[in-house]
Amino acid sequence: MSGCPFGGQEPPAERPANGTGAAPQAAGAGSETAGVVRSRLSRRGLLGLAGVGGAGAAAGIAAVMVGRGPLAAAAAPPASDSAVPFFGDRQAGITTPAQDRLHMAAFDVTTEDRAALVELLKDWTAAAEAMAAGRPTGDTGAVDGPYDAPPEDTGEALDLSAARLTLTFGFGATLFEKDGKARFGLDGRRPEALIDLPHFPGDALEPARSGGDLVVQACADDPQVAVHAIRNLARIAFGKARVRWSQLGFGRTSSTSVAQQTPRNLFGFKDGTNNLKAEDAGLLGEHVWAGAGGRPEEAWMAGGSYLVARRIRMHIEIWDRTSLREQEGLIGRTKREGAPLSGGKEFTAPDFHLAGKDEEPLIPLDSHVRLAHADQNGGVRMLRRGYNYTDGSDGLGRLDAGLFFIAFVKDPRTHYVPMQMTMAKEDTLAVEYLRHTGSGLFAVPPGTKPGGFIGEGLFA
Ligand SMILES: C=CC1=C(C)c2cc3[nH]c(cc4nc(cc5[nH]c(cc1n2)c(C)c5CCC(=O)O)C(CCC(=O)O)=C4C)c(C)c3C=C
Ligand SMILES: [Fe+2]
Repeated sequence: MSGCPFGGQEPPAERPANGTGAAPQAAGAGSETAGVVRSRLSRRGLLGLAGVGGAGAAAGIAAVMVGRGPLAAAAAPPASDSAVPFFGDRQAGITTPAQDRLHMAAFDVTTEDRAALVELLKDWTAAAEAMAAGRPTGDTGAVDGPYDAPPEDTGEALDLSAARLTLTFGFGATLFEKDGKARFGLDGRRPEALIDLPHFPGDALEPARSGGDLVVQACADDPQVAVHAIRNLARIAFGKARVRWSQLGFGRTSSTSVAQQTPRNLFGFKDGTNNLKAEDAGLLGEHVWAGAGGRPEEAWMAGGSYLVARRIRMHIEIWDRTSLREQEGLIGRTKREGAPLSGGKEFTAPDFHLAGKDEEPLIPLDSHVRLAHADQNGGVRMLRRGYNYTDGSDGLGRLDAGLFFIAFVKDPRTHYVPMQMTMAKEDTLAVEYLRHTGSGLFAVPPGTKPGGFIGEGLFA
């Protein structure tokens, strides 16, 4: 390719083709797992090239020529750079192989104007698409705007790769109605599955860590990329929505693809072994993807999912004084390998009937995996996508640490509430070592197509 700025290689799929910032859809973009695009360009490289041959050529080239800031010298892009397409039939960040880092934020919408809410969702769509592709937000980004105005992008992701950033958006029940009053003309559009979660025994929920009209789950392999994304979405929302709560997660506690190694939670056990995986298309249809509901008013959710978020503090100091025998009995799996206590290896199916010499089942009746297993829950499964967190310490010498539990389910009434209720009552792990301090349930609409906006079907 003569004069090709990519040195004869194919340009990356997310490269702006026309200077408008509109990214062509990558091959397989409708499929989140297949859609991971290996990019050869960092944000820095993309910015340096954005002006070349496009409508913004003059400004872009001028910026390079005068050497305004470090963008002037587009460096050779890191080979590990990767981007997950934002557009697709389903939202990214559900079956996408779980990234290492999380920043999730719930927002309260502060305007009551429907048009302003739609405008926010459109602005978020544009920004999310750009950031997922490794570009800064806005037309002028962090350093190419007017010198005497605040930059459109905050800038801390300049020079960083896209880091497989995914942004997954959801709507809380309070977006539809609050204090008995319908909002935004959305009367009747609240899906029946978007329930108010019941109080579970032992819940110690803090209002400031619970609920929210909107939620954004930002996952990336680089924490700064995830934080940059939430920060810029919050900034764009100024005057229309404000952050109600947010949560950082520093390590994934699940695998969502068979290609991933099972990570460990803060109890030191492998977590995610028997999770639903992206490769289980049939099971995802059965347990994760929402249908059109019973009424035409909720058909906008077809192909979406429901996100359950629970901030679960783990009493790790007590756990750390518990014997290995006791720990394994509470989980129902071995700590070293993650194998079921009935024998075998990590992925061997547990045998809940097999008894030991004392005639007691090898996997205790009150163990976590027994109570969470589909066999004990009417065949129900979920796609877990949680993260380890630490939020400092509590002044009593204990770390405020735990698991930020995230699950995507087809219907929380059947796929979450009964299991959580059983655990809250019978799971010794939950009763003695866990404390739920935050909670949220959100309707996650299907994916967005180029030219559309997040949750468009709800406002149609
Ligand atoms: C209501 C759903 C669940 C909550 C809340 C939950 C919290 C929680 N779990 C662990 C540790 C492990 N969980 C494991 C398996 C597992 N957990 C759930 C559901 C909830 N967990 C399910 C559906 C399953 C799969 C059960 C099965 O089919 O076998 C495991 C074992 C490894 C694995 O399969 O992932 C561990 C370990 C903690 C620490 C925790 C709250 C802090
Ligand atoms: Fe669990």
